[in-house]
Amino acid sequence: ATMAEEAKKLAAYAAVDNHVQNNQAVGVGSGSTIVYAVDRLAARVRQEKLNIVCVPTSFQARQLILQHSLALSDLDRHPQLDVAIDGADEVDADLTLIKGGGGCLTHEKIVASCAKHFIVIADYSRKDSKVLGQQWKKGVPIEVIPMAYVPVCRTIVRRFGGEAHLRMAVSKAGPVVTDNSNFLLDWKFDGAQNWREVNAAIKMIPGVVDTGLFVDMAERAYFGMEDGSVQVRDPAVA
Ligand SMILES: O=C[C@H](O)[C@H](O)[C@H](O)COP(=O)(O)O
Repeated sequence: ATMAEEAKKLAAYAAVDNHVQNNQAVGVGSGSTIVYAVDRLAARVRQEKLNIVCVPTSFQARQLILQHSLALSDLDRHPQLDVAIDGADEVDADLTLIKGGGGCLTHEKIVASCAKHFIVIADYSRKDSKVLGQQWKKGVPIEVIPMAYVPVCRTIVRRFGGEAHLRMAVSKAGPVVTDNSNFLLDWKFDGAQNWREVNAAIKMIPGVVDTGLFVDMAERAYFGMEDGSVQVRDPAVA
């Protein structure tokens, strides 16, 4: 495996080992890093005969849970989760996150909001930043109702600057369609922002479903490092 893949695995294993216990309901995030967390969950369930249920944050997460024969649940049956573990596209010094690079931000945010503890896993490369946008250059993903994408784009750029573009699919003609049958905008912002305010303001624009900004949600981040260690970040105490 490449260094970055090894680092994803280190972070994922540390999070599962430190935060998952018997008799828990666990939120399972999306992306390439979470794959290692589900591997570890499945191994621990087998070895330690853990009794846990998993609530997915995406179609991909649901597939991972089923492929590993873990107990699949949902927020109807488990509206309170003990812990949710998820990846991120970028993490700043306050543990504000950009998520949704893989298109799954809305379900991820709902699941994270239902968890007592929300734990982020990432590798050292391009994700561990002082401020958002330092390394992640694709902008903030925003899920929108399809018929509103043009007015939402214009409103965001008028009020907050930068550029916003409809995310286009790669192996299909036309736009990316989310798990909720919506579209995605990627807002490339200029410079520093007050993320709490910007997130709230964008959410209030009619047609916006949710944003990939996760403010005051993550309790801890694990970064797998190049040297094989795992770095832990907790939010600075205000
Ligand atoms: O939409 C995707 C999710 O927010 C992912 O958690 C995020 O993109 C990180 O994914 P990865 O672990 O593949 O970098």
